[in-house]
Amino acid sequence: MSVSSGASTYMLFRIQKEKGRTPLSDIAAIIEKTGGDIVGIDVISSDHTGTIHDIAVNVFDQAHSQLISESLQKLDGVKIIHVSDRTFLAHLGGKIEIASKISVKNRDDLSRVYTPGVAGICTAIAEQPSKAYSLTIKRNTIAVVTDGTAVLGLGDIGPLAAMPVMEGKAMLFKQFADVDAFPICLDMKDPDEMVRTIKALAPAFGGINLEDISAPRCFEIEERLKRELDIPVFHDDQHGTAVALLAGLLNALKITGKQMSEIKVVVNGIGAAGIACSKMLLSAGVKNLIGVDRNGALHRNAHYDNPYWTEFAQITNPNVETGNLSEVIKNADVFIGVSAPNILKVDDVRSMAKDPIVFAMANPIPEIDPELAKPYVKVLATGRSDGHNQINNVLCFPGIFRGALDCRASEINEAMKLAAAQAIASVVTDDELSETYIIPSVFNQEVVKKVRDAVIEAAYRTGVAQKSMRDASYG
Ligand SMILES: NC(=O)C1=CN([C@@H]2O[C@H](COP(=O)(O)OP(=O)(O)OC[C@H]3O[C@@H](n4cnc5c(N)ncnc54)[C@H](O)[C@@H]3O)[C@@H](O)[C@H]2O)C=CC1
Ligand SMILES: CC(=O)C(=O)O
Ligand SMILES: [Mg+2]
Repeated sequence: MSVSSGASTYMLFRIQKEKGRTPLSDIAAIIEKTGGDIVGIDVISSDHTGTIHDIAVNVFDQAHSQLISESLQKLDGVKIIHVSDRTFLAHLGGKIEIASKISVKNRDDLSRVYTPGVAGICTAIAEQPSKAYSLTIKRNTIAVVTDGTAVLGLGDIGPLAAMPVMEGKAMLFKQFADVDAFPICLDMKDPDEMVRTIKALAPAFGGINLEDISAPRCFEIEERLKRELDIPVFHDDQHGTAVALLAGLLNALKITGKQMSEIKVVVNGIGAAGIACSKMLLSAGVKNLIGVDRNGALHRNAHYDNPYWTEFAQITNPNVETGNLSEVIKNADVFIGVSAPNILKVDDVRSMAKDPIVFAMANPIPEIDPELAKPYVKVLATGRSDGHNQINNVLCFPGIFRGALDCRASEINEAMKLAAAQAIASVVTDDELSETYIIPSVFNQEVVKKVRDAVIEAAYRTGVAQKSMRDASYG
């Protein structure tokens, strides 16, 4: 399973063809001869020396694409400039844009949306800051903020390389929940500087979605921002993941007939997602939960420099089990992976209790190849979009922020997260529930609706909603 696998068999070959050498018909014939299906040929540019063409070809897989490239390279006067797949093409020029709600056609329009008209609006907000919610984009706009230090499972690849993920999150906010979100990739790592910077950016936004910030820095950054800002701050990799995970587990346990309080759960990867998922499971009633990281199981008799691990070890692993993943996974009912690719072995799965549940959620490559795990598990889920049972925070963040914005919640609290998890789980009815359908698709329109309503209800119940119920179109 490769990082780019599973997206498409459509490839675009950009080639430079020198004038008077191999004719285009021969180039097409070579592609067809390898089994490539040409679906389009475009001329990109042409001059007295030759022509640049884009040739769109349906291929079987990467190896087939490579074969076509090698065949083309052998042709006289033909040079391959680059080969792109559909995933790369979808990213050309980025994935989102800003659009105006009003068109400015004449001076009259201009003087209303810009100076001098806009000055009166600015003054109104200066006199009464809450008017920013009705007169600017603040009420519907979220900052998706990263420093690029824990991007998916790719690690610290930096803020620039993190952009495609943040644009993707922004896109999903808009598509699924009509929330306007903007990617902000900060070139800094110091938590103090990050807190200061995010606070300085906050006036333009109705909420802050922290993304892919490495642990343990992410905990301090989120805690401080929550304390110091009056808008919701939500670290997606912690809480969005935990919400989606709990939703999946609530339904998976219905299939295996086991109770939260009785199961043994092993969480592999005690970083941002792992700590939040564990805490959510503990508050949902799990008693025997063991966290495992690179050096094996975390337990209360060990010393950790990381204070979050010290706290974690105190509240988990009641039987003080020690050893590596293969040792502590024996007789576990549930494996939760939020760590690294391919670290769970088939023998580990086989050593689990009857009807094991395996949620291998590392992205883009899960802890175990689903094909290897399938014969030995009762319920299997991954974080990926190309298989069944996708447990991914995209099930949570659009709806939870939709709800928080609609009732103008000052924070996203535990009750709102629990309500979101139950709402996601409830989308799958008992009649529909099966091993391969424990969690609704992100495309199921019920998800955002149910999460929004449940989150708003919990926000009013816990006193963090700042809008009247009527204005929030709720209740
Ligand atoms: N499906 C989903 O919705 C989500 C999946 N994830 C995935 O979970 C993984 C972790 O993400 P974060 O918690 O944000 O990163 P993080 O960097 O905060 O934590 C990762 C943890 O995994 C540990 N780890 C790495 N290799 C390990 C190994 N071989 N064995 C045991 N532990 C190991 C690290 O030491 C670290 O403590 C990533 O692959 C990410 O893509 C994260 C958030 C959401
Ligand atoms: C899904 C997500 O947020 C992650 O893998 O980091
Ligand atoms: Mg993430």
